[in-house]
Amino acid sequence: MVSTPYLTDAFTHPPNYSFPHNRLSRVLRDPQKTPVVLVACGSFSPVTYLHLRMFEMAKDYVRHNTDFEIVGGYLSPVSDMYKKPGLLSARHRVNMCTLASEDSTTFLMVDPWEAFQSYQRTAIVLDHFDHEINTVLGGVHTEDGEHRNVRVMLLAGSDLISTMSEPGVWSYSDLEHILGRYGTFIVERAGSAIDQATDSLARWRSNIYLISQLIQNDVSSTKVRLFLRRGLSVRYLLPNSVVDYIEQNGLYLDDVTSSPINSNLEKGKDRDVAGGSQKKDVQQIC
Ligand SMILES: Nc1ncnc2c1ncn2[C@@H]1O[C@H](COP(=O)(O)OP(=O)(O)OP(=O)(O)O)[C@@H](O)[C@H]1O
Ligand SMILES: O=C(O)c1ccc[n+]([C@@H]2O[C@H](COP(=O)([O-])O)[C@@H](O)[C@H]2O)c1
Repeated sequence: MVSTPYLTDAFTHPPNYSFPHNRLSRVLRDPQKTPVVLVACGSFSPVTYLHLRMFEMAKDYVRHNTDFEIVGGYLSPVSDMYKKPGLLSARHRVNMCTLASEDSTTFLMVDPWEAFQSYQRTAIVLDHFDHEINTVLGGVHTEDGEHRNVRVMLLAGSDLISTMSEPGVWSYSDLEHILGRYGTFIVERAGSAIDQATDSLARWRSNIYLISQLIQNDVSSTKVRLFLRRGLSVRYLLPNSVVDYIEQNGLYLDDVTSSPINSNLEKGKDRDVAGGSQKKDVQQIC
């Protein structure tokens, strides 16, 4: 693995923060395997079943194709400072992710570290997980008591990964850090070709794992927000507990728009939506 100039133990924590690890398995079942924690970064405005499915797809992929053993998974909602259109307050996004994770697989947790502070780049977010899991908690151990460091890896859709080839969105040193040091599982997303998404990332090929979607499902938070604004049902697109929370709090009834923190960050995303199948679908809904 490439050494890192980033890793620091001087992370800024939001007030009253403690790292959630209640569902982190501290014992490696198979000592031959490498323990891995999956981290999904994003807006989650709101979290959908597709976000949860990503972890299930990764779990199947890991079991059948790799020498990893998943010991935990995290949703890491981005800070309000990301200022992406449609981004609801961190409080609501974290609450919805928490409800969704409680409803789901036993290894999924929500880390509010990113959400309740200034915008943190993904490279720094992965360093934070590495620090909390390997330095503070001391990693995991085998049934024989042997210590093992946990490998932190980014779990993302191919649309997010394709922004890594867009000039000016990610810095080269951050890509080197994220893909060289940590690595990623990429879930195929309708409208964003998985091969194209990784073409220019070939130098990190050995750390990139591509997961095909065998059942196509292109639910997106954007479409869910549009449905809600139009008074259409979103039940069975997201967990019932999240639908109830949205209804009880009257969320997404207004068109929330805000100017982006960094036009390049948004450019990658906008281009992707405008260029992919999502735009057509969204126009049909309108
Ligand atoms: N349908 C999907 N298929 C594959 N990956 C997905 C899908 N929906 C979301 N993801 C992935 O989940 C992560 C977090 O996504 P994010 O919160 O931006 O959701 P989104 O549906 O893309 O949101 P929005 O519609 O607001 O842009 C990203 O890595 C994204 O690629
Ligand atoms: O670290 C970066 O340079 C960087 C550049 C572009 C996007 N990201 C992260 O990618 C995620 C994008 O989420 P979204 O909802 O815009 O798909 C979010 O967590 C951002 O912090 C991170």
